[in-house]
Amino acid sequence: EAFVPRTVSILTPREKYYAPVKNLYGGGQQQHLAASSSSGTLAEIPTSPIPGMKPGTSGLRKKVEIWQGIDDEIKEKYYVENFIQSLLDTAKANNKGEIPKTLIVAGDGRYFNDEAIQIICRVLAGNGVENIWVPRSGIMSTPAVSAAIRTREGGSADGGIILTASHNPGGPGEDFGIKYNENYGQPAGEEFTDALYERSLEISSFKTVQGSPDININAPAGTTFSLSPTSAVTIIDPFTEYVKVLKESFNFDEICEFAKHPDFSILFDGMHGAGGPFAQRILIEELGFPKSSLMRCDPRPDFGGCHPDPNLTYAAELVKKMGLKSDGSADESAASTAPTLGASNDGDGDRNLIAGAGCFVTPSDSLAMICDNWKAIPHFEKAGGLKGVARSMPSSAALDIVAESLDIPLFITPTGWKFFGNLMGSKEQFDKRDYTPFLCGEESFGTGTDHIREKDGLWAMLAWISILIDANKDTAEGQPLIQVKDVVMNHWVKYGRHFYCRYDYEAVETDAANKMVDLIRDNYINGDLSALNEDPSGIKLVATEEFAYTDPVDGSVTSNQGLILFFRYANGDDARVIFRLSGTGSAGATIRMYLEKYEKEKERYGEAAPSILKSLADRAIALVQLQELTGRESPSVIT
Ligand SMILES: O=P(O)(O)OC[C@H]1O[C@H](O)[C@H](O)[C@@H](O)[C@@H]1O
Ligand SMILES: [Mg+2]
Repeated sequence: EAFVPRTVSILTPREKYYAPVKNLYGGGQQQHLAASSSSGTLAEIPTSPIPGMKPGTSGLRKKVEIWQGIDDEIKEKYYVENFIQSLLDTAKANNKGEIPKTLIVAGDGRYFNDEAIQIICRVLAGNGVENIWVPRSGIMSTPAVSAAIRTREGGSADGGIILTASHNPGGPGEDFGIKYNENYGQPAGEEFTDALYERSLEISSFKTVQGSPDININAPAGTTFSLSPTSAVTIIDPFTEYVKVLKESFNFDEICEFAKHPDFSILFDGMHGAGGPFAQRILIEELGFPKSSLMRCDPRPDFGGCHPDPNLTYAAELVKKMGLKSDGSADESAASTAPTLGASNDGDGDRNLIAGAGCFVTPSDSLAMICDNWKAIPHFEKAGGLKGVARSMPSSAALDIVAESLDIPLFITPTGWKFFGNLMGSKEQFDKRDYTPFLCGEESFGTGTDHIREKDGLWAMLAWISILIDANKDTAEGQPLIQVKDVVMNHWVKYGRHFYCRYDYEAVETDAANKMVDLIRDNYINGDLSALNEDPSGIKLVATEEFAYTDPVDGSVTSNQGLILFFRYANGDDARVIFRLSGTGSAGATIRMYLEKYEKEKERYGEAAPSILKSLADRAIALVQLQELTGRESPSVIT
């Protein structure tokens, strides 16, 4: 069995509130296939509200010491308990006063994962959640949780509590996070997270069980632990449902065959996150790729010290192995020996970076190319084609051109996967919004479909394998394979190229970032552009917009979703720059600047995006006084 049990992390001082906490299951070896009878006693423990528990784009992320209750400033001993109690109260209020009956609790394996699982299970049991499903080892990728919520035992889970700070680093001094997915496998919407936040400012007690032993998360799937007379934890196999949905989405037999092609090879970088074991299971065990196709696929609490975010900067190792330089351009000599296809995941396995030998595919291009090649993907093909596509607003318009030529509806949403979920349908409202099969993605390295309600890193890799299989269906034996770079170039020739890149300024002082946003609003969004001086660059600011979104399904309005500056070059070329503050950081502010320029001249397609966009970046940086206000001379990341 490929399963490797992990050691349970050391308990923090909190353990004294749960005395006696003792692992009765001794070292994770014993099997308890029947419910244990050693349940604890229900308790209600007084607490007080803790400020600042407002979830961001994707859950609540804080320094792990805050969650542990050992931070120098915020020493709240019940941080996890308060958050989970607020979450449960909100879920209960949304569910006609009924506490959820079945919940999954799983994490990406980062530092504090295992201890948080123990605490959360007790609070769930204390609140009367009957069935708590915990994956063996405690680790599950976000897409796998989504699949399990939707389909395990006929989709009977009411939701999932996912312990992740996604692509943020883990370990002492780094981030921990918790997010909630609702019963159709989708991240809870703003209405839910706002209500949770309100609740967190009111609560005066939480419910838990005391005196029950820790559950053994390394026990075999099927093992049950009773935490209270009415609540039990069942250890589940993390892979079952996810493998099933991917098998339904792709042609595994065909991929198995292609995997044997002597000129075809892949490389998957798990960045020591939760995606690794899933890559092992699917790429190696199910599809037969050699073990050498994996790197960094063993989950580690600190992600091996890396920043588990798949982009050109943080996935440097993979980028190099794929024959690429850090600006995404080809390093020709390295490219000649690179694998055919490379991909990298983030900490919780929902993001993806796609590269061919010597060819970085920007996420926005990848999305457009998957869309254009929908026939290669059985999930779309079986249903007779796509019924809807969507991208987040800061993603490039590469998708728009394809959607137009295929004549399918396109939606442009704010940043955040939850906005896509709404368009794909929930269990209750499915008939109101059938845009499925649906394809969507974001510039932030997210791609996915309605097979689940999260973005899916491995799905993107399988999609690209399928595209390559299709592209090579007429390649004769002994002929060189059509490569990723050929698919990409053909696409640009057909549709034009959207040069695209993003600058990130991480951990900027919040005040400075807000000042910059105010300046953009005052001077450009609401200002008089005709009063602007001519710039020697010849790149003229011609229009602006602050993005707001009205959900076409439920009518909800989301405002302040990015400041868009439209530019025109002297030769008439159009370009766009967007400024937006990240919603996923945990300290200070991260300024994101998204640059995009459409190019129809084939001669330029070979150039690297950052160099094509450099003068546009300089112009925008000067206009918004980024350097003056933040003191930053260069970005932390260019991708
Ligand atoms: O707010 P940002 O840091 O730009 O986050 C951007 C991304 O964060 C998470 O990954 C969400 O799941 C994505 O849907 C979102 O696009
Ligand atoms: Mg993620």
